[in-house]
Amino acid sequence: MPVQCAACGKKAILKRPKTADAMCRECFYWAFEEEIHKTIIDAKLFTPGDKVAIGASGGKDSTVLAYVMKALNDRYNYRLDLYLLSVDEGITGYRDDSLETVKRNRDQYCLPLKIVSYEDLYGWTMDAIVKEIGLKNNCTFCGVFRRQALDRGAMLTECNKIVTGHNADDIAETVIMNILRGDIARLRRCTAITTGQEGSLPRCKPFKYTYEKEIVMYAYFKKLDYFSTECIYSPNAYRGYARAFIKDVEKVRPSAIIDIIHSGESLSIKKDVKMPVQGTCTRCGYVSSQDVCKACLLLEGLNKGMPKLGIGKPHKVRKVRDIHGYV
Ligand SMILES: Nc1ncnc2c1ncn2[C@@H]1O[C@H](COP(=O)(O)OP(=O)(O)OP(=O)(O)O)[C@@H](O)[C@H]1O
Repeated sequence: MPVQCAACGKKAILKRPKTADAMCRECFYWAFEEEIHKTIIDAKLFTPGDKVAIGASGGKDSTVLAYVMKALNDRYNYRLDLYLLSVDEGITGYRDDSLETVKRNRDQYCLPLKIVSYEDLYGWTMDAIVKEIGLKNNCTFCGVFRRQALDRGAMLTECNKIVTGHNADDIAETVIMNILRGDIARLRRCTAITTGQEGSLPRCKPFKYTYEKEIVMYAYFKKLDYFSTECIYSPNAYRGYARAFIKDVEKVRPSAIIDIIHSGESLSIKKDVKMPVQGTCTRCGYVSSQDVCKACLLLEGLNKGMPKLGIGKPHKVRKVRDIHGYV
């Protein structure tokens, strides 16, 4: 006797990783999309007329995000103006290929695409940065620059919100990483479904409760066109440990991912813990808790031939800059 779909009783062809329910393909699509719709509605992520930039890397998460955002926008008449926004970090043999995927997605989903590059914004490609700094700290440059690049690209297209494909697994990993680092400020922020302070655009994560395994399953069954190669410069060992830990725990407790997110959401910070105060960078005007933002510091280091200048904790960076007399 074939296994029956838990929703409609027809023949099941898959087991949902999140609930362990046996399902047919159509009921899985419906359940997956409806959970994302519920997340969007419960968190009031959008208002009609919003111009929303979808951070599109060509990878599985953002490709599924673009597809589902468009489908839900049509189905529920959110009345959103959707754009694809890609950041070209200048990584030969990786981003150039994935951008080709995003260009195909632009045509497949009939969504306008804007591409901004590190080279235009900062005068440096990641290829050139890696030549200077090597593989060890290059993810710091890439992450800090991408954050601003997405904001700047969204502002260029007059978008008022950004959505990214960060999923439940990503968020659970970030909670664990911030606990291990004792980074209280980030720990408080990292489970928020919308982030972004004054001076930067609101950034939302509609996949906050969506399991990575289900995103892969959805992309596979829908035959979506996405790029699946890992970044050639990304050893990212620390996140790798958090990921491996969560995967291990998940084997004995399948709800571990959601449980970690809920734990992160419920944490409260003691009143006497000092938190960074947000201001603006005195050089570029971008939001920053220091007088000069991290992107400007990293750029200063690169341009002065001291690429390690902006790496590390703010007080150590300040000390090095004082010694060298940088303003
Ligand atoms: N180059 C980029 N241009 C635009 N958006 C990006 C880019 N890189 C990352 N993002 C956004 O940030 C999210 C998380 O990025 P991350 O690097 O963690 O990749 P990921 O989890 O592999 O996601 P994806 O499968 O979409 O590449 C992506 O889903 C996407 O929305």
